Amino acid sequence: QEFRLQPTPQNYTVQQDDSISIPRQYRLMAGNSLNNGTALPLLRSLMPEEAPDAAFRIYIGTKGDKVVSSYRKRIPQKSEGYFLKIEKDRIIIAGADERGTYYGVQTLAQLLTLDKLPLAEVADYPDVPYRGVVEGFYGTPWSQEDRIRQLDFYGRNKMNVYLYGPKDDPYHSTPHWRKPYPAQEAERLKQLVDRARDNNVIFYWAIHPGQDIRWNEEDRELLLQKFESMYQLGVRGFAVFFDDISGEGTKADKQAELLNYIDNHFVQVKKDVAPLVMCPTEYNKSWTKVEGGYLTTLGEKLNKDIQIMWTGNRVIATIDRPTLDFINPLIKRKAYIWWNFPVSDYVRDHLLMGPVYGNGLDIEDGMSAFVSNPMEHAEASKISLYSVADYTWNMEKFDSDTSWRHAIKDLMPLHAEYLETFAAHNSDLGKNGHGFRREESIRLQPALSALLKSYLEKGEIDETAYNQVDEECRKIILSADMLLASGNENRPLIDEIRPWLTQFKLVGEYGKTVLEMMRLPQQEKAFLPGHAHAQALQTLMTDNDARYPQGVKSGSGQLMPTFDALFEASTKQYNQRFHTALNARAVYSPYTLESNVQQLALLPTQQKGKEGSIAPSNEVILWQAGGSLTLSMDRPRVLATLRIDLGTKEEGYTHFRLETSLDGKTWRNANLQSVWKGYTMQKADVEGQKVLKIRLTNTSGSEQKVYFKAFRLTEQE
Ligand SMILES: CCCC(=O)N[C@H]1/C(=N/OC(=O)Nc2ccccc2)O[C@H](CO)[C@@H](O)[C@@H]1O
Repeated sequence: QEFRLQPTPQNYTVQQDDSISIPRQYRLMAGNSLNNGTALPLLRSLMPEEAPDAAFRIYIGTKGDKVVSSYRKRIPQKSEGYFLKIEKDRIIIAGADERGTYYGVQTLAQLLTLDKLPLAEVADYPDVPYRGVVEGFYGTPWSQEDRIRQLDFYGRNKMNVYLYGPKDDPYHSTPHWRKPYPAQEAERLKQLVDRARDNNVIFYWAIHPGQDIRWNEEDRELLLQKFESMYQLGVRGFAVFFDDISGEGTKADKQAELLNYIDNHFVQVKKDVAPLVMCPTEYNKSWTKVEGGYLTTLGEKLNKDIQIMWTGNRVIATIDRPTLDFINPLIKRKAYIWWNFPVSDYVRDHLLMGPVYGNGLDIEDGMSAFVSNPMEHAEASKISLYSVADYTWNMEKFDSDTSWRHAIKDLMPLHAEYLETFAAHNSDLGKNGHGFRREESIRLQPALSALLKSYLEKGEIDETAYNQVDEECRKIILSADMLLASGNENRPLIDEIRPWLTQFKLVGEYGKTVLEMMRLPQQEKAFLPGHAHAQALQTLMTDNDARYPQGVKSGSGQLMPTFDALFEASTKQYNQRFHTALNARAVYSPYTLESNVQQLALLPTQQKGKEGSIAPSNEVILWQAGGSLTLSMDRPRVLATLRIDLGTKEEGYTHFRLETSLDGKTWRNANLQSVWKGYTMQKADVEGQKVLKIRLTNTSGSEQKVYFKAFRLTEQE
């Protein structure tokens, strides 16, 4: 593809007929406002040879510096704005502020990758004030190396926020949020804070005290001391998260009192600290009751410059004008958007490599920030993060597909076509408790449905579609091999996605095998080897990588459903023709789930060997009175164990009844008892019972709020 600046600048003109060769030497005229900033070190790293007598000059400064005074009127009157001009004998970089000047140098860095420097003029600035990433997912936190590479990526892509809030860091949350980090962790955080500064990224450190905070003087002072210890490490951005908690910590007026105290006695006192950010307990519309007053209390009581996070109409949702028209009036400020994409901690068997789309392009004036909560796979998340940077910098010029293709090229320039093939077929989430889905295999969809339709309805092969799908299978196999063998181009990325690349190759081979089967259902001998091979590939695709107990899925949105349907159709044709009973079921799961509890109905079931489970959900389940969940077997099976965890202690389970049945008509109670004292996991006494169905019902007569953390059974050998 052609060259483009990333993110898309607000104004960019180039003299078509002319350009200059990149000067080897130049004379630097720098405003002294840049002395302890990072714009100059970056410039010097790009253009190494400074010479006081060189003819070519570079003028660089911030508004107010004499050295750029004659360009003052060209600098956009916007925070982080900059003016960049390349002329025959000089380059001018003039920023509205220090970060703007730095961004001007980042844009120059991109132009310097061209063979010749265009005579360009750029007048640029960001649409959304705060843009970046919140490391706020469940699962394995990013490594130190991941984070260093992320911060450099944010600098290049003009993102100015990194929020540190990994759920699994015990010093961020309960139990050790009151304690300073041990020396070694403190040192590593300091390294990150310094790297963030090099990249002009505000490093926000978040605290998650809500689960056990007491609304008293002591805890308040302990929290401030912890912030002070982080300030000593160089942290200049602070956040308080009250998400995913229950009890005392959820009170709006108490939260507001604490946050205002922090604002008045810490943030405003320090003067060099970014506005305080808070994550409310009610952080999406589906969980909030306006009349309950939680959000309006925050809106009224919180100091005006304290930012309030919001995920949209649901935990996982795209952001549009109605979303903002709902929340902004309630909180009396522009929402600080926490976008839960491409986070995949609730669909860990999937990678989300597709384009960023679905957010409004006309809402830049309605939000104070837009930060993405990514996958635990840092490099793989960069496809989305590149586009989030593009979207938040220049919203109306954002083009989802162009941005996606360039994001891929940015990650692996030498293998872009292969990574694009992989990413195109690994974008949907599959069924999940949040009901959030993404498009997948978009370009191949017409051929897949045409092939399937003509085969299922007329038993015929649509040759055009057949050849397109066959060609794509070839590309899939090739792409998987080329990426697995890509060596050092982007080893961290390949290390992250290797299990999915292996699976992706199997999907391609499965597709080819099924396509061959389609031509042979009338041939009694020739059909058999293909059928056997297809079954072998199905087995290989389910018994995957031990490191991913939840399994690894690839092409689950379009490719696999189509190939499975074609496998079943051709085998059924064969069985009818030759009166045989070859297995005609592609996806084999002995368990199916039915439920009238809306948030449970969509949860997928899984089977590995003798273990069966319903996928856990990260969100709180509103379980209506009388609501039930039923797990049905394909045939009666003898149970060994059954474990359930609703995230509640003993008394919580008294609201539920667990039953088993052998015929679906007569049911018998199964008692629950806690597995470990004081923990929420329970076990049922079903040892040796032959069952066809298992049912869990809310018999308390009122709605119960529970977590759905585990529902696992094992069968007897
Ligand atoms: C302001 C957003 C806070 C947020 O999204 N919190 C978590 C989050 N919360 O969603 C829930 O449904 N959380 C939850 C609610 C009640 C009980 C347990 C979990 O979902 C994301 C995707 O799974 C996680 O990565 C987040 O850490």
